[in-house]
Amino acid sequence: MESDGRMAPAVESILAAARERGGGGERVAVDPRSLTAAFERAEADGRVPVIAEVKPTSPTADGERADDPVELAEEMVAGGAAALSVLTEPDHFGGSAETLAAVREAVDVPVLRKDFVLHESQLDVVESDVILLIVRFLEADGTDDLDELLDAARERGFQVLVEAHTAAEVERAVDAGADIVGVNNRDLAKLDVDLDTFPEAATAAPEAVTLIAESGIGSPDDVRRMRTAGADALLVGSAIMDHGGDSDVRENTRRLTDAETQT
Ligand SMILES: O=C(O)c1ccccc1NCC(=O)[C@H](O)[C@H](O)COP(=O)(O)O
Repeated sequence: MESDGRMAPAVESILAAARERGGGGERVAVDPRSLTAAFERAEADGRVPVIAEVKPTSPTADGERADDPVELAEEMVAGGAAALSVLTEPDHFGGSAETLAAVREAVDVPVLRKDFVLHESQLDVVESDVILLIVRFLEADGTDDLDELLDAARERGFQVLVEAHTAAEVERAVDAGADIVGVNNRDLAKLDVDLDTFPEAATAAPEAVTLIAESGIGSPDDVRRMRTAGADALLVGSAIMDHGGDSDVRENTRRLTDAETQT
């Protein structure tokens, strides 16, 4: 939060839009591709498990990447991504449910739906292999509880990535029953990125939890730092998407997935 206790204006705007967005229609039933099996396959052939994110833009991006998201996704997989994350938030990230469905159809790796889900009905927008629930945003009045949403998502077949930012939030995620926990290096109240966040918060996770380091990972050194601190996998958007640029997304992904073999 900002010093007066409020969220950054961009985040207030994201949450206001999320509160306004309705849910889907029919209840979805997912036959998911296993995320942990995808990480194991990556490890077995020497790739760092990376979830590469199709994020056309964001409140902190230096511009937009307007290339075909399906082509970007295919290039990320060709660069060794173990799984993909696709933004479906339309107002601040340029995402859509249609894009996620098209990407999932085109690739054979698990696909995470990246959005700001506050209510059960918002689970029914589109099928994905994994869905994101953010601890911090499910503590506000007027949202469903993390525990209820976790159960509701699993009943539909989703694997659930529960996102935390502090050790206390990691404990909250684990208490709710999360088995895949992400620690976001980006403070979603202030939008600052600090790569010391993951190493500090990750200590609160039991060994059995699959731990994902998220945000601000830009170089092979960053990858190695997160892995040394216990990350089973990494979630990377901006360094691969190169917003406002036109660099090779396959190469950007490969540089990170090869970080433990090309030192
Ligand atoms: O990415 C943003 O600017 C952002 C702003 C406000 C709320 C959430 C935001 N991002 C969500 C994410 O967690 C990231 O997209 C994801 O972890 C990848 O981060 P990065 O590699 O730093 O793009």
